[in-house]
Amino acid sequence: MTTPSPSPHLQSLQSQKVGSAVQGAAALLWLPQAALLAWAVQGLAYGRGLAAVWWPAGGILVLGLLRAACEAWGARRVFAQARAHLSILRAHAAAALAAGSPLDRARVSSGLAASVIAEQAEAVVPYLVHYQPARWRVMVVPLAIATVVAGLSWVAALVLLVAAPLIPVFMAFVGMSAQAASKAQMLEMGSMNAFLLDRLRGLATLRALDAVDATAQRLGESAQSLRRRTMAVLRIAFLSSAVLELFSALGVAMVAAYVGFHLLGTLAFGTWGHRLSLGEGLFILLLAPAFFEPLRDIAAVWHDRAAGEAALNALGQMERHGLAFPGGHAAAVNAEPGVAHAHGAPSVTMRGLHFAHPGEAPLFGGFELRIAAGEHVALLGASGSGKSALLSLIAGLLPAARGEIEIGGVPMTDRTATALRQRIGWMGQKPHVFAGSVEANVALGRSGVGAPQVASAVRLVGLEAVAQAHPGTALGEGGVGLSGGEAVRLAMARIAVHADAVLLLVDEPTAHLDTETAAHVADALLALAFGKTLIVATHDPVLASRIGRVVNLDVELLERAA
Ligand SMILES: Nc1ncnc2c1ncn2[C@@H]1O[C@H](COP(=O)(O)OP(=O)(O)OP(=O)(O)O)[C@@H](O)[C@H]1O
Repeated sequence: MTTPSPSPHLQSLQSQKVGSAVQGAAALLWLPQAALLAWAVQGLAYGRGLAAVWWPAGGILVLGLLRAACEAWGARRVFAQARAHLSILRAHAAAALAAGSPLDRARVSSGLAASVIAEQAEAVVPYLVHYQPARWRVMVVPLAIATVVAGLSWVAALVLLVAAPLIPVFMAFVGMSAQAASKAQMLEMGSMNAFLLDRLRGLATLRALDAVDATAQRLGESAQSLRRRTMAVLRIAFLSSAVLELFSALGVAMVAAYVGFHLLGTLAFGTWGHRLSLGEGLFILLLAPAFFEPLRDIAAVWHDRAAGEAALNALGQMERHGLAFPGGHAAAVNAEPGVAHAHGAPSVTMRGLHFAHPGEAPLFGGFELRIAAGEHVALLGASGSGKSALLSLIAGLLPAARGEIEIGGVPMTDRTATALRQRIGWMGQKPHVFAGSVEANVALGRSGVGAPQVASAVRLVGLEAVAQAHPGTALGEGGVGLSGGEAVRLAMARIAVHADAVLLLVDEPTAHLDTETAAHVADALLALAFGKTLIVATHDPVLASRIGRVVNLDVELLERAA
């Protein structure tokens, strides 16, 4: 995965500003339109007939078209840039997730990550599309209108300016609780998704152990809590709009009352010494609602702002998690391309290796092991002695605290890990089978792996007799449709198609298999490992007896401790 450079990120924000500014400028066109309208009405009132209307009507029409064009152009541009910006944010979050060790226990749960990146992130678009242009308008339009109105009547301008600040003050007050409410709503949505995904994956266990009702009840409670939080967000959204409507209606009414009484001669002050004409009074009246309109717009999109900022926060959180592992950052990819071109089975050397899972007791404290090129080694040891951890360290899927791991004489570092991993075939203890066909599961979309390679790998591991392995047959999620032994053989076929894999790291390939199937799997593994370096973690004495060298981790670790 490539990390997008910051320049498109900045570019999209820049274009966003241009689009918002054009929309803001379009709103200002109401000033000349209102002036023309007031002029036309004054002309009619003073008996100039239809002749007084044609020119202003034409002007209003032209300005109206210009305004619509500016708004449409600005809106299109802002929308396109918002979507581009969202893609960049998603790519950053996904890259950050990919940079964390896949074996990190504290990794963000898949459900939460999917909810934030796929669903919650969408709230960024309305935020950028509606809130940002509204923010521009609110900064420019009321000030421009107040200045123009002040030129005609300082009293009318004063009324507008007194009513206006009450609105941002109140909005800031509402905004704090709106953001907190949106954040709580998104958290609830994320944790409900995470819970749902996890339980759906374990449905067979829940069903078999009669725990479906309890899970459904917990899900129901979670849905109720989400409903309450959504209602809280909506309540705040409605409250903020209602308050704004009230203030702006009061402001417009006061301006209208003043202008009306001024034209009648009752309130003769506030106009720099001259009486307002009918046209001027009407002009002020037409501008008063437009003064409050951007403020009302911003209230309408206040909820978008709260939801958008909460989504940005949630996306930011994705970037903060993760136990870094060698070469996990996209920037490290192929930093040392020469490593990838090395050929032949590599040696593996571990020197002074220290490792502990975060927050746990050390598993290795100065571990040493040398494996010759092409050697086959069985790792034995009690359950929990760290066999899987050692394989993951060699594969560079976990970071060593100290010490060195060398593969074919190349130390595993951030710069070399990606290239070294290309020479490794890794099969974990619980291979994940994706929903889809066996072919797709074996090929995993890797380049250079076509149908012929998959077919010969399937034959090598003895899966060709399995009906589900036939072309066009789909497996369910998590490998539903395959037996445990078949799933292990499928995982082995993934290594078999990996032509460059010259170091095979295999974790308990024969666990839970009957003697006959275990013998088949062992045959396939040894055939696959011919001419390659092989390290197998196992509890199976039969398999261990077929491997050239046995390393007992318990003994090794005890000797080092002594
Ligand atoms: N991702 C993880 N995060 C934290 N601790 C872990 C993690 N995986 C395993 N552990 C712990 O690390 C220790 C070593 O686990 P590991 O799986 O390497 O042992 P193992 O020798 O392969 O065991 P087994 O033979 O049962 O497969 C165990 O105590 C285990 O609880």
